[in-house]
Amino acid sequence: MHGNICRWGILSTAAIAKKNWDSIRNSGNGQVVAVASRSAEKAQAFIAACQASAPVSHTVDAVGSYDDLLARSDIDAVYIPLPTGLRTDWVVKAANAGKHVMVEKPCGVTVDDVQRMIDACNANNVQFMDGVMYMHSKRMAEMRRVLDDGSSVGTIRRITSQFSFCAPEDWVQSNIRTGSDLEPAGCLGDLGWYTIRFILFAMNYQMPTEVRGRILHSVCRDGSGQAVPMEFQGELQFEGGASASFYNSFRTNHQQLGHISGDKGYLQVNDFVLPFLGNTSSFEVANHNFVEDGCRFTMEQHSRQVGVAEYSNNAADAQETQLFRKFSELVLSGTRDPFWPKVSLKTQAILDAALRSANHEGRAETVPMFND
Ligand SMILES: NC(=O)C1=CN([C@@H]2O[C@H](COP(=O)(O)OP(=O)(O)OC[C@H]3O[C@@H](n4cnc5c(N)ncnc54)[C@H](OP(=O)(O)O)[C@@H]3O)[C@@H](O)[C@H]2O)C=CC1
Ligand SMILES: O=C1CO[C@H](CO)[C@@H](O)[C@@H]1O
Repeated sequence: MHGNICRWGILSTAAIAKKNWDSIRNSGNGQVVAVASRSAEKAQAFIAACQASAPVSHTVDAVGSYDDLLARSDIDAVYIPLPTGLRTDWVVKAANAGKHVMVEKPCGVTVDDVQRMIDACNANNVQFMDGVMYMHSKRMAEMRRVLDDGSSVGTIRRITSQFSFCAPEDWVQSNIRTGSDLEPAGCLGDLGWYTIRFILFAMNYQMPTEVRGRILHSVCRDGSGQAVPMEFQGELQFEGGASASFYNSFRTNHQQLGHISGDKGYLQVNDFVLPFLGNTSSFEVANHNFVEDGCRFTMEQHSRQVGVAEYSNNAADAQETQLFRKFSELVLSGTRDPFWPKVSLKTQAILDAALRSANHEGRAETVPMFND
């Protein structure tokens, strides 16, 4: 720590790290000190591109290896957006080097990977958190309030979450997300992480009793040892009767739907991962009513929009900026928040179970309850 600034290092020149360079810049309590790449020239080019787009006044060092960055004493926290297949060892190394770790999603290939990462973080008393930006939006707190008020949605019976985009063929043939060594869970890892997390959020982090999955379409592209899911559906069952479904696809155009229905009404959000551009993040709450009056059968529409003031695109109050601000606050405060590692473990356990099920003709799988 340097005064009240958390000093960040970034491991790799991943595309997403450009956005998060800006998130850290706007967080007010963090500063990127160094960027490491497998090539120093690449790190230098990355820094130059970020400086051109979102300049910072201090010097940012280009480092020619991830190990060299972890060895530095002037870095408190590392952001690790390496491909999932490579991530575990680097998270463990980072924790053992005493760095707090912000890791990208899907956190690991399996829940054992995530447990290894968390064990290393706990052993070194450093914070672990995944990079799910929407968890840090003010809209989530507002949705929680609505879900808990007893009358807007009432008792939850069904949750649906869908996240997809339609990838062009050259992307399918080259992106890390379709390579089994780098991102073995394909669209389930890349997009399913979010849809599963949304369901967990809706259920107040209760674990399902049963998980089923099905790969609807997969691709084994050149350079990928195995096929990866390109389109996936999952189904979750909860104690008490609530159920949920999720759908992820690299073949279906942009959608980021979250729908939570209960005995009183429903909540729907159409941009739950990456809010639409603008200065308000919103969702719909509906309590429609059916009235029968003689020969007239009327379906009355009753719905309202609930919005929170929050600008998108890395603004000071954007969810991605809040993510880094929150993490830096934890680092600077010296306290650890056990919620974050736990919610990553839960998400990964459901993801693993869905994939296991899909690989066994959709049989029902169970997951650990993580009650402690
Ligand atoms: N939270 C969020 O909103 C987002 C999260 N993500 C997640 O972040 C991760 C990275 O995604 P993205 O930014 O698209 O990734 P990129 O493909 O752009 O970058 C991955 C980086 O990993 C490094 N790397 C190390 N070894 C390899 C290897 N063998 N093959 C390829 N790259 C390697 C490279 O950096 P170098 O060459 O410099 O060492 C490369 O730049 C993914 O897991 C993704 O799911 C992505 C986007 C948004
Ligand atoms: O995490 C992410 C945010 O959403 C993108 C899709 O729009 C993903 O591909 C990416 O990995």
